[in-house]
Amino acid sequence: MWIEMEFNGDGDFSFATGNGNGVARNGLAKIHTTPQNGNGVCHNDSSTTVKAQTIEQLHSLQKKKSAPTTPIKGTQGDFAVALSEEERQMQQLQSISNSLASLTRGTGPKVVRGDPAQQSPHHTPKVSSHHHHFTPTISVSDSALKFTHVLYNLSPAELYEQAINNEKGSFVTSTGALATLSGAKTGRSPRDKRVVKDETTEEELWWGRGSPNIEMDEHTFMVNRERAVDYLNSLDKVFVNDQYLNWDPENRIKVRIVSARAYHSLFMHNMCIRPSPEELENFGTPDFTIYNAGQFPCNRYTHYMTSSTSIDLNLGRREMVILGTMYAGEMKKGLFSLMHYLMPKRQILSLHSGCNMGKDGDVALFFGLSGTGKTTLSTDHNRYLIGDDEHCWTENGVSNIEGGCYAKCIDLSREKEPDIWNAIKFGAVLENVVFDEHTREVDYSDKSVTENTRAAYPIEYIPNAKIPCVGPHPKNVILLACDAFGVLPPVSKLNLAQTMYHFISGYTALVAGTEEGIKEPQATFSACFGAAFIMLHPTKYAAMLAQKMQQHGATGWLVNTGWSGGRYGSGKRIKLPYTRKIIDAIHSGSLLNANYKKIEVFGLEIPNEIEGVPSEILDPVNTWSDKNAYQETLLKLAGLFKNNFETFTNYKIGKDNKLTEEILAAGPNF
Ligand SMILES: Nc1ncnc2c1ncn2[C@@H]1O[C@H](COP(=O)(O)OP(=O)(O)OP(=O)(O)O)[C@@H](O)[C@H]1O
Ligand SMILES: O=C([O-])CC(=O)C(=O)O
Ligand SMILES: [Ca+2]
Ligand SMILES: [Mn+2]
Repeated sequence: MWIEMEFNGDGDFSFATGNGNGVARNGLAKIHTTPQNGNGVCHNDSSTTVKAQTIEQLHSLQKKKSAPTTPIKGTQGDFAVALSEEERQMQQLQSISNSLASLTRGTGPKVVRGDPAQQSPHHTPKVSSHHHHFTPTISVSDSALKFTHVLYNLSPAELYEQAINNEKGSFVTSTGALATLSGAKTGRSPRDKRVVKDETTEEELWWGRGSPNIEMDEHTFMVNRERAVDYLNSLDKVFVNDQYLNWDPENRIKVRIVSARAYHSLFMHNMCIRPSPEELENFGTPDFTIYNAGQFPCNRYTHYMTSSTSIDLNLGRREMVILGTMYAGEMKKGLFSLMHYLMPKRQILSLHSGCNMGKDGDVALFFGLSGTGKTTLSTDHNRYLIGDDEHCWTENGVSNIEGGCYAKCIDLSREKEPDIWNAIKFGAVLENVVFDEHTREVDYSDKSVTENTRAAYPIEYIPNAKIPCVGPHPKNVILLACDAFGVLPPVSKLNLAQTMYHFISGYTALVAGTEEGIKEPQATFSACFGAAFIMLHPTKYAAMLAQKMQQHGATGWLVNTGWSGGRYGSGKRIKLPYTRKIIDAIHSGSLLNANYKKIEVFGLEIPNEIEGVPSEILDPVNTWSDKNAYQETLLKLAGLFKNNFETFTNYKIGKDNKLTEEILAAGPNF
């Protein structure tokens, strides 16, 4: 029998969006189906009519054509000049072409939407721009003869297919996550970060010793930008994400991410805030653009380059270029650096912290360097998650900068971190993990690729996420340190001066893997718990934090999520359930009213008891069998704190000289 054929609802039957097997327009091959008589067939569907005459048609019936964005509604009244869908798309393509413009040739590429693999052979794509008529110079280069295909804000499902078809190392895991490899770099490369020094940034930014901002000049930036843009334009297709940063509507930043890998596009889809179709329609010109050409190296003959990796930030041009690393965290943290510049200009404090809120609206911030527990401890089944890593504190309260979370996965267990475990499902990106070839079950204990295995998932994958991700002023400010020396107490209550001292010090043991080249935990100091990302002098952020904590009466705490009973190698890491009990006692307010004693050297106030935590571990001296070794290690760490703080002794924190003196006195005394 013949199969009946019928076109889809709106009659908009386009081969260009079909499966791309080069469909002939006439002489359709007819499919013969085997007549079914139902004998011995469990499921007999001979009575249903398949509405297609060819396999191609059958396949194309699978997909309903969805409008890329919703049509413009009449809500803007008579004032808005309504654009036709075609005009709007043209404007969008023009904007993307402008983003990808070569600066030496002065023109953008011919941009077209869609996957080149899906175009029918005779289909001539519509060119973005009329302006090519007026710029005939474009024809001087062969690169102008091709189209740059743009895959614009694809959905996770589409990005999965792109990754699996085109990117080696992309697989679906047993729970539906997309496993990917980030390539040679499995952590950030802070030594390869460069910031353009121009007249403005020379004055505004923190430069020199201790600063993360290693300078480059504008010209060198342009060289690298051109390298990245030429590379991206030479590809068959690029991914473009238009998204937002910051859940505070008054301080929302529009970002565009141009990248070559579906992995990068899906990562940023998860990590930035996802615009609604209406918002995307009115997106307009981005405030900031990332060119991620991570597959392509930079060139050591270029000034300021010391390796083949370069992550270049140009605040004046509002652009960032990535060459020579595919580690997706560079994009996330590059944008964070941007926020550390833009927000303080508006008297808003940017924070490398997690943030959650109790049922009664009590907000806690969790500061800490990489691997100290911001994600693990802010993801708490009994509280609302506002965000796990990057926040702003304004005069109205706190807001998350991001739309997703980025959790460390090494030794992840369902039992200890159930919410993170369950978030690793369809849509989540799982970086550099090892899985069973057949069952695709992930072995989270396997460090074969790296210790810094990671999962990136949208924040709404955490069941008790607080959407929108904003909250009132914090009540508790928890400073996390993963002390590899095993001498800091599991928890101490801090006065304001101590909080500032430890905030500026930013101590932890850097856990292996997140930064390139670190294999063993190692004591580290990083101002504001994020020196790699701050743009201004640390005292600027510290002064704002002090002012806000004072104004809102927040209490500071120092929590050691690291070693107990000896240093790394002989002691053990404090058990996560104990740390959770400590954090619970901070949230509930019970710890504020506990009895305290002051310990030597660091002068920290430690509680005598906490429900659910063995009292003997609260004073670290009790957990060391060798008391001399304890004393020696304690003094060693205190000395490291002292040395580190020397660079800050000449700075004033805020207007209040008294606070500056108190901060200087709040460090270890010995
Ligand atoms: N007592 C503890 N407290 C907190 N985390 C612990 C503890 N013991 C082990 N861990 C582990 O330490 C890691 C903490 O990593 P987490 O992802 O929370 O870091 P982070 O501060 O969010 O860092 P980043 O800024 O790099 O994302 C997790 O793998 C967690 O399982
Ligand atoms: O940036 C990364 O790769 C991971 C992270 O959150 C950090 O290091 O603070
Ligand atoms: Ca984290
Ligand atoms: Mn972080």
